[in-house]
Amino acid sequence: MNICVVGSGYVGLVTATCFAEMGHSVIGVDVDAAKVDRLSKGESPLYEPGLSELLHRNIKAGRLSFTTDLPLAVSRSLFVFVAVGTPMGADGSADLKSVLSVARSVALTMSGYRVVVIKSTVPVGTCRLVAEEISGVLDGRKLEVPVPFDVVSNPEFLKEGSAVNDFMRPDRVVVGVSNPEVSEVMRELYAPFLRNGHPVIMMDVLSSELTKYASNSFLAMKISFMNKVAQICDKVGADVMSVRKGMGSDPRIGLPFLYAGVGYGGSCFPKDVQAFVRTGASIGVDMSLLEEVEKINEQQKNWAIQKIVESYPDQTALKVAIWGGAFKPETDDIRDAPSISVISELLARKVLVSLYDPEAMSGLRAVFPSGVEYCENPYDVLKDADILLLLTEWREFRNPDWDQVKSLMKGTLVLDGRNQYEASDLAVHGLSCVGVGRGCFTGQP
Ligand SMILES: NC(=O)c1ccc[n+]([C@@H]2O[C@H](COP(=O)([O-])OP(=O)(O)OC[C@H]3O[C@@H](n4cnc5c(N)ncnc54)[C@H](O)[C@@H]3O)[C@@H](O)[C@H]2O)c1
Ligand SMILES: O=c1ccn([C@@H]2O[C@H](COP(=O)(O)OP(=O)(O)O[C@H]3O[C@H](CO)[C@@H](O)[C@H](O)[C@H]3O)[C@@H](O)[C@H]2O)c(=O)[nH]1
Repeated sequence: MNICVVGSGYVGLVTATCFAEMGHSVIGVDVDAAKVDRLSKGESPLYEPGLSELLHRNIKAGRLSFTTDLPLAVSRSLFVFVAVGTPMGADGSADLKSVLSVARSVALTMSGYRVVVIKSTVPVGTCRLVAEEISGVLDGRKLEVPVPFDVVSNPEFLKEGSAVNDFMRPDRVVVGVSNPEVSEVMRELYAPFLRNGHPVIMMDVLSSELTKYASNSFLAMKISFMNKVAQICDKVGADVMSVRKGMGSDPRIGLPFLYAGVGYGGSCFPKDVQAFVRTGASIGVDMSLLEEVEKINEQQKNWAIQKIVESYPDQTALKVAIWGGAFKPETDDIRDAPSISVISELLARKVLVSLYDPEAMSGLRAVFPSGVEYCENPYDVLKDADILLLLTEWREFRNPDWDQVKSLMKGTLVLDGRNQYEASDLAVHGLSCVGVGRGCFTGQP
């Protein structure tokens, strides 16, 4: 089938590449000419495991190309996937400017039937707005023969860092559609990705749009819940990792997404929780549950600063070495990463900061062009550091040479913001490790 995907970011690029990999003829569209230029040469502008190889292979095979020319792409495609950004607007709601602008551009150029598939994360009711926008523009064109179209909701559930795998082997595909014929075509389109037996879940458009926000908000709620449990653990001397195992082994609860840490970040949870709160508020539904989820997350981002201040009330000439700045491992993405608030606060307190991340350093350099010493490997950051702070659990930080760590550092404190280490293991090397909610007893049992 002929497909164009508008927006070539984390979602659009993975979508375009994976559809091409399944043999479809795909055109990726973006307004960013420099990005399109790089993509056309087979260079991925973002780090996502496995993506570069697929990108290369499909461009070479002639199934995948990139352009800034939306009309050209639309003229050659039956499916128009929309995967542009829906960032947080000033009031916390999703900013739909890009989605609606793409809808208008598509309507201005389409000359035959098109299926417009909204893959961007959009609030409930957006597909209806998109359909109205397209109809309005088509009416304005005063065409002799009306051009029919369908608007489909197809939210994306991929995770950064495993995006290709998630797209190629999804645990479900959600499609919101009102036309039964389109429902069948969408089923066909996704069938090759679901040989694993996982379902295409067909539903009405509003429910599909809502499914995305409900899913992300629920996952964010699990994390904030666990971070709150971790705060209690710290006060009473319990270990949140044991509590996680104990409670998560109940299949009704489940083990995933119960890791306490320095708070959730990324381009999705923070903005989607807020947008869902706005949706509720706009229709008179009390969303204080999710407001609390967000509040706990903000508190949690302050965990490292609290621990630093507890150990070093006077931070004059203090040096903190940071491992990891991306919002999670296996990505170069730093959007809303907890590292940003931690580093900002450290710099405001005139603390010396050194940092190493395998993929996110150029993004962090753009945010903190000065004040942070960027190092090329995990050990260089440690020279004369008082504290080692782990913010992102990249695999290369799992089993460091602790004797080397100890010999390079001035101090002995390791703040483990992702609960990767056992305090008893580090104690053998003369280091004292403090994790999140790991029984750092400070109150009455
Ligand atoms: N990143 C994720 O893990 C993820 C997962 C699921 C869903 N989503 C949702 O998918 C959408 C895209 O997210 P992303 O992370 O890929 O964003 P992104 O910022 O990485 O990419 C968006 C791309 O769209 C391009 N763009 C903007 N306006 C355009 C226009 N008018 N025409 C053509 N291109 C345009 C931008 O230049 C950019 O390259 C968002 O709604 C997001 O919430 C993201
Ligand atoms: O137990 C956990 C799990 C995750 N996190 C943090 O939560 C954030 C988000 O992680 P993750 O969900 O793995 O990454 P995303 O790429 O943001 O993916 C989420 O957001 C996407 C965009 O909407 C959805 O498509 C995915 O299904 C959803 O998992 C990161 O900062 C993680 O460190 C925790 O603190 N504890």
